[in-house]
Amino acid sequence: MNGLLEVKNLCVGLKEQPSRLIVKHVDFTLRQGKALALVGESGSGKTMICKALMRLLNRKKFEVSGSIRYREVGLLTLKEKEMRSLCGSKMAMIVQHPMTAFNPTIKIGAQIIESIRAHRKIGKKEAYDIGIQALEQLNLPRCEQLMNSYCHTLSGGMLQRIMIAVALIHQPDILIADEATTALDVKNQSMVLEELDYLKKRGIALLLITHDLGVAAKLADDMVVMKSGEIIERGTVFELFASPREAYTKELLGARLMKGAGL
Ligand SMILES: Nc1ncnc2c1ncn2[C@@H]1O[C@H](COP(=O)(O)OP(=O)(O)OP(=O)(O)O)[C@@H](O)[C@H]1O
Ligand code: NI
Repeated sequence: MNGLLEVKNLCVGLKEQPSRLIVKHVDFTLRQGKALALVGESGSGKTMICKALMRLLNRKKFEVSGSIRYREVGLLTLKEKEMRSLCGSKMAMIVQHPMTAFNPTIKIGAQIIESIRAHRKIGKKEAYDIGIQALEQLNLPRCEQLMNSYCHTLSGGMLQRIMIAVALIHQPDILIADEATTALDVKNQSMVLEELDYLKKRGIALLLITHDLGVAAKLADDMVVMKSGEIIERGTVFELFASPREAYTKELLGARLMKGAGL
């Protein structure tokens, strides 16, 4: 089966230092209804990969090469306008610090309306109603009040769930979650995990970046282990938890986590 998103030989380097690659010849495929976990120590290049996929790296500073194909469309050569319309609609990303995704000086509702209208030619009232609906779908409380709030008055968990609601408005078929549960307390973490699991069941392809191997074990089907910008091991989550080959993977997994994941 062909994947929704196929990444081949992806490299990211600094223009100033072409000899040192940050992401080195990375290959993976995202498939419908499946989650791929990207794990590895801090600085191993996970966020760089996400940013390269969403074209968030400054092209003056970074050199991105290889191929990223979404439904047979090459994204690295896609025009800026087409890429903008794809990102935020069919390909969405949620990040660790939702606070950074919102503008502190504008009410949440106005930002949601703006993001909806960036992809659909509709009036403000209609966009507002879609926004409310999106928040309600995630079972968020008092949605009208939320629309009327500024982000600094809301908790991290609430903002994270609002960000997911916004990411889902255009019914993406790929969702990239970069440490999306790391900053949350246990209750919000489990709510977000349930939401991600539900999306997977509805057919979304999930790229899950996480330090938490318990999260990977719960949600992911396949796992890729990164070290210093390279993929050093890959397999199904079951294979990697049951019989990791590389010492580094074994170290990441650790005896305690293996037990905690129930595998
Ligand atoms: N703005 C930048 N300029 C130059 N190099 C950078 C920049 N941002 C990141 N890097 C380099 O890219 C490497 C990979 O960073 P990246 O943020 O992708 O790591 P990560 O795996 O996401 O780590 P973490 O788990 O801490 O989020 C870093 O080690 C750093 O050397
Ligand atoms: Ni990161």
